[in-house]
Amino acid sequence: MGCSSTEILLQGLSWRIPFSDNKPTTLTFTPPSNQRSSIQTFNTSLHSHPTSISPILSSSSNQESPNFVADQRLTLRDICQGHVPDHILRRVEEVGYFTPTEIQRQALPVLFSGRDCILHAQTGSGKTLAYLLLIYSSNKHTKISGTSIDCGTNSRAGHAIARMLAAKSDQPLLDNKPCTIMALLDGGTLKRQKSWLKAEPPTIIVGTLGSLCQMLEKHMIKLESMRVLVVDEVDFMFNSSNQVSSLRKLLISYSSINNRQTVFASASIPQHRRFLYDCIQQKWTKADVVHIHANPVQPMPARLQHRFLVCSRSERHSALSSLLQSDAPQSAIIFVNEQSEKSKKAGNAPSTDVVIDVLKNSHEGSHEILLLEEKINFNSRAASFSELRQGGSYLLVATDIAGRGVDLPDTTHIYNFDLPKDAVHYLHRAGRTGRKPFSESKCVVTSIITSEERFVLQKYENELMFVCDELLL
Ligand SMILES: Nc1ncnc2c1ncn2[C@@H]1O[C@H](COP(=O)(O)OP(=O)(O)OP(=O)(O)O)[C@@H](O)[C@H]1O
Repeated sequence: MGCSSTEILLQGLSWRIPFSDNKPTTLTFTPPSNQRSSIQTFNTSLHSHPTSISPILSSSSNQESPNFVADQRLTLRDICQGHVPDHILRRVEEVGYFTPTEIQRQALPVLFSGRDCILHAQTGSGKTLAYLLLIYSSNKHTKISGTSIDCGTNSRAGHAIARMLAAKSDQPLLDNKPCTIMALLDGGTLKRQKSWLKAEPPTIIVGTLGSLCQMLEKHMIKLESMRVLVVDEVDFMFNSSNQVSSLRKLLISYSSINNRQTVFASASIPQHRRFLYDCIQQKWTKADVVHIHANPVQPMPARLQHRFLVCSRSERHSALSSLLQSDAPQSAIIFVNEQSEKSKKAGNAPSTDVVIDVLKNSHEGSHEILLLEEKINFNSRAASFSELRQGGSYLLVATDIAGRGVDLPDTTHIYNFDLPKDAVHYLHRAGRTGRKPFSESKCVVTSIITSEERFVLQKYENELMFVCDELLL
């Protein structure tokens, strides 16, 4: 029953981390010269203050501390060699990942060192691949490949990339062990999962917090068997009142296990110093947890162009149609807000359905028009995503929950049919585009707003440090 060893997934700088247990902590990293002016310095003590580990300009020497050096010229293979099995590295290259992204360059040496980590970096910056490489790295050290469980509220991107890496390499393999990935869903078929767990413990379990807790309660997975626990989109989980107590309970129980590693990932961690402090105080992580904050001064990818169009509420559908006609996007995601309880009670159709109908009746392009549903079966969702990835152009209508974490790198345009409710939601919506890490091409985020909403959007601009230009049709 359960697995003998596990990892959990719930997501060119030179590092020097003088961070020894129970001592004041400074993390030093040397950014590329074009970023130096914006870097700040912090020295903090783990036990007396909320702790932040942040970049300082020059490297300091501290012989007692481990050094994590990630040279900017290193390839992913260079960084992972000796940690990640060769067949996974070959697969990584076959998929087309050669150069590490910023967060991967910074995080991988720290992750491979066994330290708990908070991966804090822009949407689409490659956090998923970073933690998956960690998970695959420990496979070789354990008899059973280890199990990783993604307790993120959204595990789609992690699941897709994990599956891609687990696929058989084209090259002949000597050291290729089969990697199996199990998707755990809320309300999934426990019986089937139980027999699977018994017959062949998976390498990685990707699941929601609810499903993981259920498996643990029923003793179908043992906490001790989880080598790595990754909590992706951690800020969303801590913001959800019905998830937070289960997550706390899980983290506290997990912290008592030896030989385990906890990783949190998110593009947005409001009050991250407070969060870091809580991680240590509440024992959600080990005391020497490392907060890796890539690009702290630019929470959104620079190549996004932000625009807004002002119209009355009744004109929004025609405004959207005109925008789609003039932009002629290759592929786009249109975000609408969740239907309110009041609107449901009044018997109104959800806005998603209304937008879909309008598009189907008025849009003249050759796009496939699809509704991204929240509760769709995990495997059908994975299948439809891989179809979308394989080409063709699409207009996807989504709510915040349904669209969270979606990784469709060909998305060139985002439309906020409704203004998101806060800056964090704006960030996560905008981050569904611009997801080709080394591409220079511009991607566009357009918000359709009423004149009264202009000041709200301005607030998001200030908070997220971007500029939005008015568009006149
Ligand atoms: N080193 C790399 N080289 C090329 N592409 C990469 C690399 N790492 C990741 N990618 C691609 O970049 C895209 C975004 O990666 P990923 O989903 O890991 O980002 P993320 O930081 O987890 O984003 P989010 O916060 O939005 O979930 C994916 O399509 C992934 O395949």
